[in-house]
Amino acid sequence: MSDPTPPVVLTVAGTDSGGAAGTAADLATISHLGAHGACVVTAVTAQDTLGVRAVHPVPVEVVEAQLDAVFDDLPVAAVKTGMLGSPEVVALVARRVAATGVPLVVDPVLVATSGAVLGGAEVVRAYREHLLPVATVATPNTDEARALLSSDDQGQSQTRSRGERDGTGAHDAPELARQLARQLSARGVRVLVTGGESGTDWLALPGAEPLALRHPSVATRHDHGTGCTHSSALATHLAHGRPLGEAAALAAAYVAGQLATSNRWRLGRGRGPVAHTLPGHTLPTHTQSAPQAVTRTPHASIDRGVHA
Ligand SMILES: Nc1ncnc2c1ncn2[C@@H]1O[C@H](COP(=O)(O)OP(=O)(O)O)[C@@H](O)[C@H]1O
Ligand SMILES: Cc1ncc(COP(=O)(O)O)c(N)n1
Repeated sequence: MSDPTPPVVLTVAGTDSGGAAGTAADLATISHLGAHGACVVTAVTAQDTLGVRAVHPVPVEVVEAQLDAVFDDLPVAAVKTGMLGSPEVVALVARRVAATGVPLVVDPVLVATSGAVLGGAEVVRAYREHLLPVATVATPNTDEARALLSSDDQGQSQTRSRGERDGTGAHDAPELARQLARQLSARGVRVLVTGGESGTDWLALPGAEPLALRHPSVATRHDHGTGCTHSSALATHLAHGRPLGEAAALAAAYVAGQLATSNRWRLGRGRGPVAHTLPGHTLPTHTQSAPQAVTRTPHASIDRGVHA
């Protein structure tokens, strides 16, 4: 009989008291996708569906003690990072995770869906210097990608809440994400620039053209925590041994399917949480905007096969 022990996925992230983003999203996703979630907390946030009220950073020594506790005892198969909050924590996590050699998914959390800044200019610099170079893949949205590319380190001030993003209109969003993916990969970053409701993410590896990863788009206000959910799903599929391209396609399909489920919820006065553990939906086309229940089989496509 095969070993029933699940792989261990470690999330290094902040908490969300509303249970939508951060460690809440990560642990629910990891467990739903068949792994055991370990959890290193970097910050406590007072947060709801409307916004972030307060942030309490965890001291770097306590973050390190949590990393020690996990790595000393558990056979971690993949790591994902979310909100890290300070340059010291970014550098620490880069050093410790790189030493293990396990797959590392970096979600460079700089701004919340609500628009709150969760990482300043020094955090952006630390990502560039320490964490991006050792990431198996980084998963910025377009705002975060712009901040990471910005030479004046004012990138985080360019970020806007989801409703205000880009100003390019929905039709330009995939092209913007493609260009950002290409620019980051030209700097040596293995990157998946997520396109939000545009329905297209771009996977770009250094030396190769970006690849479009298309999935159904769901028109919803229940999208708080999509980035956390997506990067946790990606890390979990990597922990199960799937190649990067396949893991990315499965992660995107999972998020779209779960968004179609939570789209029917009415939780909170702002942007509600993604459904993490309830059965999700498969959406039959790549362009539809309303949820239709069908099956739980993932459904997303990559323009060309990626076996990275
Ligand atoms: N409305 C949506 N419909 C379908 N997929 C979505 C939607 N919003 C986000 N996603 C997907 O969720 C994942 C996380 O992306 P994104 O929302 O851009 O991250 P973030 O929360 O960091 O802004 C990506 O695969 C993205 O394409
Ligand atoms: C603790 C924590 N981590 C990450 C996010 C980003 O998630 P979102 O972009 O959906 O607001 C957040 N709001 N809070």
